[in-house]
Amino acid sequence: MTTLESPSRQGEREPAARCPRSGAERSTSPVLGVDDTPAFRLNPYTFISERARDLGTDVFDTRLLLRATTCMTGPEAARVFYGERRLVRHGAAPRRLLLTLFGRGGVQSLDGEAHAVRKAMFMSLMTPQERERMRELAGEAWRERIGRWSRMPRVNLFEEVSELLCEVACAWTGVRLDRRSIPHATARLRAMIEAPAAVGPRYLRGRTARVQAEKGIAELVRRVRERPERFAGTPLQAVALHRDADGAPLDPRVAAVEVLNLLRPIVAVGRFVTFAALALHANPHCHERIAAGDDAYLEHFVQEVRRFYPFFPMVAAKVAEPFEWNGHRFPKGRRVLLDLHGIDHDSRVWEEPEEFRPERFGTRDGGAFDLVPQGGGDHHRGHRCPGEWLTVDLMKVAVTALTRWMSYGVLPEQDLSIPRWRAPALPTSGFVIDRVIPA
Ligand code: HEM
Repeated sequence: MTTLESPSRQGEREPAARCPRSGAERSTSPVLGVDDTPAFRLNPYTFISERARDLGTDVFDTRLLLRATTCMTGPEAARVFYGERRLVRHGAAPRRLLLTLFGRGGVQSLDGEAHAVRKAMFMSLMTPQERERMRELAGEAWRERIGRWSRMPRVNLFEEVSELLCEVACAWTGVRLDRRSIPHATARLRAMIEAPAAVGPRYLRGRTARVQAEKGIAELVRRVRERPERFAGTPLQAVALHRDADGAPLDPRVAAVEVLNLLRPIVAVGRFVTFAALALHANPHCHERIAAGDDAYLEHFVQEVRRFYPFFPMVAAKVAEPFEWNGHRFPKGRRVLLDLHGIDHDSRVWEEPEEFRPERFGTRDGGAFDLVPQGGGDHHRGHRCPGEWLTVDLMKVAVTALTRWMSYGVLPEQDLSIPRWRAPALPTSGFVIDRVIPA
């Protein structure tokens, strides 16, 4: 596989002022009898960090969704979470996550050799050539949409960019969809993204969307296997022809789960793009600097958007072998949650973490255990997101488009607040713009 350049230049440099809170000083499992799900649902992004701060520790036990759960925060916790073979993923994710966001049998739930072989397939798609192809497709899609938006009185950026990215995702993977099917496909992928933390109709929409999408893509996988030459060189073909650690091809339904593991998160990048637009609006000096052609600052801006805004609150694993860390016992079978959002806002790592300040990336890199909006550790060996490079690339194209390829107004009467009880979060109005003029 072609070597990958790190998207965030993740040097292994030690961050300044790291002082883990000691878990040995106080009891950190005082409330195992109480189910904390209501408190957690109210504030999924800060539940762990706030409770940890109150208890004066980086690790504590609680009960979530009726299951004993150990919560961890801080970069040292990330090192343990990603560094230890004693934590596994099989059986860790709640069922509702498997039925909506992840799908069953996908790379997220694999461990050891089975995971390494499947993950290598994803990593083989993240070459400089594939990244370049993605950037070109995204650039063309943005230019075409900007022309279309200039003829519209108002544009809901989140809605439009989600469709734009769905189009790009299909073109990149080799899933051929005619343009009229894009809104429907986007709605399905969004339903999967928005369902896991939802209750009622939103949750059910996500489940139905997954069942239907897996069925359709499994059929497509069978067609690729009959005529692979028609899909030569595409990620779709790579998944369809992939052989697992046991040498067998994937069950078509599992292959569909993995194709969706490419399509769905590319559409999810639309949330980061919307947050980037919000950040440009809130920080006009950033807009000016990037518009003037400062490409180094563009990179810093994108990294700060990934660090600052709420997306994935946490990731889950399960204890395979009992161990102790920070004076805390991790019994076999225990579900463990790592506080991604809390680590990206940890004041021991990030100076004034609640300030949006792209400049911080001018003097430091995001470490493999400090900047973790898409997981931490090693991309190849662990579960860290293989799409991190593509995410940064797609965001850079989007911010370039928003600052250099178009001008627009931001509708004053709209609700740009970000409800924190909703994961994944989004500005309420979706960011509505008007008076779009191609540059
Ligand atoms: C919207 C931006 C994205 C965010 C916030 C995001 C976040 C994450 C997170 C938090 C994980 C889990 C890390 C862990 O379990 O430790 C993950 C894994 C994964 N992501 Fe992303 N991701 C994004 C974009 C992408 C893209 C663009 C792709 C592919 C095109 C992708 C494909 C995957 C896959 C396949 C995994 C599972 C990896 C494994 O289990 O080994 N993601 N992502």
